[in-house]
Amino acid sequence: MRSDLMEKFDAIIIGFGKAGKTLAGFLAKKNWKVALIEKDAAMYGGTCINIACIPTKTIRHDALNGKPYTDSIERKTNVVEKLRDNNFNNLNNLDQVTVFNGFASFVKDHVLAVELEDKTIEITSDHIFINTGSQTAVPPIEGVDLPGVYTSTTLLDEQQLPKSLAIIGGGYIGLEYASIYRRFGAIVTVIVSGESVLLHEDEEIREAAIKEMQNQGIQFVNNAHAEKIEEGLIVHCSNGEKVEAEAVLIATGRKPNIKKLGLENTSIEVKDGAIVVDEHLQTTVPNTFALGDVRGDFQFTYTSLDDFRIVKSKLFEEGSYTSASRGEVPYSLFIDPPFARIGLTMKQAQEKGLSVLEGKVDLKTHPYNHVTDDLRGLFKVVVNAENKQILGASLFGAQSPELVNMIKLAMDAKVPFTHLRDQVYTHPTMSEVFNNLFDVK
Ligand SMILES: Cc1cc2nc3c(=O)[nH]c(=O)nc-3n(C[C@H](O)[C@H](O)[C@H](O)COP(=O)(O)OP(=O)(O)OC[C@H]3O[C@@H](n4cnc5c(N)ncnc54)[C@H](O)[C@@H]3O)c2cc1C
Ligand SMILES: NC(=O)c1ccc[n+]([C@@H]2O[C@H](COP(=O)([O-])OP(=O)(O)OC[C@H]3O[C@@H](n4cnc5c(N)ncnc54)[C@H](O)[C@@H]3O)[C@@H](O)[C@H]2O)c1
Repeated sequence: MRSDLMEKFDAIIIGFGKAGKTLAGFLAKKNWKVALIEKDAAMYGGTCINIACIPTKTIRHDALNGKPYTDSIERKTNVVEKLRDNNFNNLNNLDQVTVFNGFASFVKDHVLAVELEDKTIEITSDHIFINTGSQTAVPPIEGVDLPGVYTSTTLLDEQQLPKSLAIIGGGYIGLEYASIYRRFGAIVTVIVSGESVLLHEDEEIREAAIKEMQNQGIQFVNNAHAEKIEEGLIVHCSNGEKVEAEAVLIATGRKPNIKKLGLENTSIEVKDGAIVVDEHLQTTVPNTFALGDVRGDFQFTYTSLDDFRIVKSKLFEEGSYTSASRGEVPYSLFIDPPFARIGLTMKQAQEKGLSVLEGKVDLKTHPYNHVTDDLRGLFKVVVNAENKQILGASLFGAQSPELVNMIKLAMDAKVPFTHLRDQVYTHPTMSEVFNNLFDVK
């Protein structure tokens, strides 16, 4: 049943994602009347805190510290519930913000229908922000609906550790879950469609990371596209290999959430399944923006947060900060030890015809790694020999997801590599590795 009520808001935000919730709080401070629509009360706070970064890194922490799986899942649930409540209350307690628990879809440009529990309402605004995130892109293969076949979301709800796990896909989710579930004690096999995992990474680091994962007992089946899952469970691959396991994880990428969003009722353009935006993240409808995973670019919480900054700049600072201003985007892969990367590898820099120098440290030579009794890892950096700018870093080892942020800062600020090389660092720490790492040859 549709009511005639058509309330007008200063801003409507669809989805409780990182960008959306941050924007809602910000606009409320500016005294905008804001509607935030979230389809699932169990997703208040968005993907990151409920089903992604936070729960996975919580159980990773526990796995590395020897906590049993079932205890870890319980702790993860507590952490998530606490953060979800905090996120909800932070916005719901603001007079200017109305949180609707309902599914939003466009009726036409600037008008949305919201399916609430008991009725459907229509609301309107001159400013609409689409922050609906993404979901697992489940491949159209036979057997994906069988019991025991999971996505990254559903596996996190499983109370018992599967004895064996076949993972389809060797990207971020595939490798992180492989590392975590192996540490908990499962037998893990990763089915990789290409000739290897980490194909875009520095070759030496790739080899070191794969060797380390294999030492931990993770098995890789390369050049294998999963084609069918047979009851049992047996995954049949394109190269004839069969992988048998108690559970199967689908980790084959994530696609933007645009289904049933009613975009066909608007002038919002979609390309390759994602919403088209300009450098201010404005869609093809003026004052309607798309932020986060739904725009089909990076799929990280911190890039979604940065999307908020781009939109804020457009609304309040004449758009001086755009997607082009962002600089290099670092990324981290939470295997064990973790891997982090920013900018170019040596090979990529050479292919660009740059005059480059490389720095390299095997972490078994670094004092802090002896303190922590973890000698694993290899750090590499590439610098421009002519202007001394840092071109990139590939860091496989402890604390690399933290250290890469310092390199991002230096790259954006155009700090010459010699500065990081000659900096006074506290001791004994991981960051002091930069004294040697930037001693390039
Ligand atoms: C397992 C996993 C681990 C990850 N780990 C990391 C990590 O360590 N670090 C990192 O940076 N990134 C990580 N990511 C990626 C990161 O979680 C996402 O990039 C980020 O959460 C996307 O946020 P967003 O702002 O696009 O929207 P989301 O947080 O996805 O929010 C979108 C919200 O919109 C709601 N919604 C959708 N459609 C509608 C509708 N029509 N009406 C109303 N509501 C709707 C959804 O329910 C959802 O709550 C991980 C992802 C996964 C799956
Ligand atoms: N640490 C982090 O920041 C982090 C962690 C987890 C997820 N994420 C985000 O989530 C997104 C999704 O992660 P993901 O791992 O699902 O995607 P991904 O794109 O990283 O990897 C998916 C892999 O699955 C392979 N694949 C697809 N179909 C296959 C098949 N039938 N058989 C075998 N392999 C197949 C693809 O070739 C690809 O290598 C990432 O893009 C990332 O941005 C980030």
